[in-house]
Amino acid sequence: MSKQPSLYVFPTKEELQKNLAAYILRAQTAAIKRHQKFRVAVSGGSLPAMLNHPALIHSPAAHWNAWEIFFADERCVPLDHPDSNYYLLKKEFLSHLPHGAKPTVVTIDESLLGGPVQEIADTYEQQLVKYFAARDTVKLPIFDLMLLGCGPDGHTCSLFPGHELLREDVAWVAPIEDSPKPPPKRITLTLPVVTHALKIAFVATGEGKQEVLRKIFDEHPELDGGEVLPCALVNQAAGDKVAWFCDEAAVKGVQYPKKSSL
Ligand SMILES: O=C(O)[C@H](O)[C@@H](O)[C@H](O)[C@H](O)COP(=O)(O)O
Repeated sequence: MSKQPSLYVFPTKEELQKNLAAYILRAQTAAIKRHQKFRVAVSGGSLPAMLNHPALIHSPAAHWNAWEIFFADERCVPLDHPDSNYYLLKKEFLSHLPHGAKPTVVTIDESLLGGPVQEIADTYEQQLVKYFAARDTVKLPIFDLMLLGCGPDGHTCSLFPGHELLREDVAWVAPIEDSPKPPPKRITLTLPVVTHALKIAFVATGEGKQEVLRKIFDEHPELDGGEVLPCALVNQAAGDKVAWFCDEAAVKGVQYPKKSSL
């Protein structure tokens, strides 16, 4: 059992946010101790708003200047466009940080928008190489933490069920031009990069996630030839490095053992 992901369930959004903050700060402190940096990848969707809580933003334990923030996926739109994950993170989280907090934030290169999405992905990958290590010295970058969402279809980052990108095992960052969730043009970290992280946290709330969480935790489509969901692939590959932060509505009907505290 110890190799299984943890499924945390909290009665209120407030409790979820406080526990998520504690989990992030724990990962941060361990990372800074290890290499004086905290390298974290963040998704879009409802996740950035979940980070906006005083338990994180005003924590004396937060060392913002050691944070290096990357995007788990990003939409190919200008950085001030409402569809941009950077714009969302800035609006919901970065703009609320205390005065003087200066995390490093690694965005896509806006000057490449309008050109091939492959080039935007390759250039973002070069940024990772700059921060993590040269590609010929490491097979994969090791993020300290991934902060991810889960779509109602089981997608995470811009890795969608049944999509050929799920088989990508060379690139660190890949382009996608036919995302079923708009906008269609995006870049995404690939599955091996996601599962290689030291810690992976999913945040999934609301009854719209009930059905997909039942599939991820209680069904095993890989065993009966059914469609394997990207979030389930992360659970499977990363095991106890994975923690899910959910509310009661999202896990209604899920049989998998739940935990109520970190
Ligand atoms: O840019 C994106 O579209 C996201 O990174 C995507 O992977 C998101 O995290 C999920 O769709 C969950 O979104 P919600 O949390 O809003 O349901």
